[in-house]
Amino acid sequence: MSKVAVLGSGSWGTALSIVLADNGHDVRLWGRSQKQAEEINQHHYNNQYLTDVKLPSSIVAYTDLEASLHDADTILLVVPTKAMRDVLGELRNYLDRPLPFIHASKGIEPGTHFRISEIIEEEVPQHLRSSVAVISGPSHAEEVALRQPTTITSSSLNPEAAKYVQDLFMTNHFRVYTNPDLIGVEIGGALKNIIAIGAGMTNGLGFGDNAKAALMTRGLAEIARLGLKLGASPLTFAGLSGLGDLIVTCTSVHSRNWRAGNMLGKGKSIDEVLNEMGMVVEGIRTTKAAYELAKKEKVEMPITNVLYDVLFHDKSTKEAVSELMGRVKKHEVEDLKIDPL
Ligand SMILES: NC(=O)c1ccc[n+]([C@@H]2O[C@H](COP(=O)([O-])OP(=O)(O)OC[C@H]3O[C@@H](n4cnc5c(N)ncnc54)[C@H](O)[C@@H]3O)[C@@H](O)[C@H]2O)c1
Ligand SMILES: O=P(O)(O)OC[C@H](O)CO
Repeated sequence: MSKVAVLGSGSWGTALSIVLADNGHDVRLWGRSQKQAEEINQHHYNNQYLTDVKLPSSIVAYTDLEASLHDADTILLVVPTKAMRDVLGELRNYLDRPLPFIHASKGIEPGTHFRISEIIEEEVPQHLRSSVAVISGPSHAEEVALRQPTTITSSSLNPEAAKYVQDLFMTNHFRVYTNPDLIGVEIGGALKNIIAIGAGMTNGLGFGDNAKAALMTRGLAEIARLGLKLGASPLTFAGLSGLGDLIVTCTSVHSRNWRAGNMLGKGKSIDEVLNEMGMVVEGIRTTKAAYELAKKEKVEMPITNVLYDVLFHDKSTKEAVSELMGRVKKHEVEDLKIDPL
């Protein structure tokens, strides 16, 4: 059994801690809130993020990062992408041995356009990390915490590390596949959040299922286009961390990205949306990163481009729709530009 330091005690860090604890692992769940840590340690609840879910007593909460890492043999990072560098910058001061790093966050960093595994590699010296892996797929914390059937993918450049992650998490309600395509898994998980904001927006504007299906399908096409340019395998985008996660995020009431888009479609401002949400909406920063990256790589991403203008340049949501619908005529399959394997 492992001793896992889970860094990030929001919805997803807490839900994954339940999976790990169910599998017999000792969990040190680190977060910044003293009040939350006391609630977890004394009453075994994290009600701010997972209402009414009793946590196993083998989950121990910490607010001291060094203490949470003390005798850990595995690190699971689940903070929002924007917090990743700060947390890694602090934690490397407390490590004196190489540990496997796993992350479960979904984002791309604006400016650098780094995937999270690349941020880990930049921030943590090689002698302090034995491997870097990601776990990603259609998985809302609210359902995982209730132990509802969930499937997910683990990926690493090191096949043994991907298998380690599979064994670490696999339970009879949490099924883990492996996939060696680290780029595709991270890109699919990050970019589906952009499309989910768009799907929510169509709902807020009063459109129905046709618009949602259109956005999901054409969204997947542009995610795959960028992914292929970056070196991903096209098959990954048909898998759990691609299509699977796109479906769940564009259709679930649990999705923060979908809900944010829905509010924008109803006419709320981005500030109002963020105030109301109180949880991370990764798709917003990722839209900026993907917009920049697509420009740099010369990849056509029309949905990402109009959403970037809505989120960062006050384009109205209605204007965004007419811009997308009024694009020049295209051939569907040629437009996908997926080269044969
Ligand atoms: N919620 C889900 O169902 C789900 C599923 C899969 C992946 N994810 C991904 O997991 C990541 C975390 O999402 P979440 O749902 O847990 O978010 P959340 O909003 O529920 O919680 C975020 C947590 O991060 C903490 N945090 C913020 N800034 C921090 C910092 N600088 N240092 C330390 N902690 C900080 C917050 O205090 C909070 O505890 C995101 O990348 C998200 O896309 C979420
Ligand atoms: O609630 P969201 O929109 O951040 O999505 C959560 C997960 O990524 C779904 O797999």
